[in-house]
Amino acid sequence: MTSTPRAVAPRAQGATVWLTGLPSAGKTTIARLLGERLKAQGHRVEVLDGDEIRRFLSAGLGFSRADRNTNVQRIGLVSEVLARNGVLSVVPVIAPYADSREAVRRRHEKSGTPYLEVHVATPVEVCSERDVKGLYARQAAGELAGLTGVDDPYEVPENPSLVLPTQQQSPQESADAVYALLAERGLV
Ligand SMILES: Nc1ncnc2c1ncn2[C@@H]1O[C@H](COP(=O)(O)OS(=O)(=O)O)[C@@H](OP(=O)(O)O)[C@H]1O
Ligand SMILES: Nc1ncnc2c1ncn2[C@@H]1O[C@H](COP(=O)(O)OP(=O)(O)O)[C@@H](O)[C@H]1O
Repeated sequence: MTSTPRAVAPRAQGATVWLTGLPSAGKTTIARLLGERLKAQGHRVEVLDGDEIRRFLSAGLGFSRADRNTNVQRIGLVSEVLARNGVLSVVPVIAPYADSREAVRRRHEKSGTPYLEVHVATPVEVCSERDVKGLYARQAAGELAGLTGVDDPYEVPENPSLVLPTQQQSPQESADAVYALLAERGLV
């Protein structure tokens, strides 16, 4: 006797939302606000916090070009797997190199998984004023070298899905703009 396959609920559509930008640009703040809103609506959401990933998945990696690339590819893999399985995965990670970001985009394209690149485009002068973690001050004092946007490269995204000038917005306005993009793409 053959059994009838059990009906299962259709899986929600996932996506990766990658928030790229300089330290203190606002990536983490926007990711958290967006994540809270999406969760409150019942979506399956993960915020892949860069600092936490560097403590575990990317433990031991530094900030050389090669290490940043390894870090970004690992996060890209995890995010694509989550997104392919119906999770809205929000990724507040600097990802300073265009070729690294492109590799992540291609990984998503290969599996037909939506991928949105959001440039949190806060000018370096504003970021160094905010200096949430004191990195800009440490760089200026000669205690840290290779800070993204100061003495290490940040390759500005050429064709992002969205640009956020956070120096002209409240955190909530920035998060709402990302939400609006998801809505426009039919992902929420
Ligand atoms: N040299 C240097 N350059 C940039 N950032 C530095 C550096 N040293 C430490 N940090 C802190 O590490 C966080 C960046 O980690 P990411 O994983 O987002 O960076 S990367 O994509 O691998 O380049 C970054 O977090 P955010 O400030 O939230 O961006 C910094 O707090
Ligand atoms: N429109 C905005 N979007 C995000 N953060 C903002 C905005 N305006 C001001 N901020 C402030 O800038 C800081 C950004 O810090 P954070 O989110 O940790 O940056 P990053 O994760 O990019 O290093 C926070 O103190 C936040 O309140």
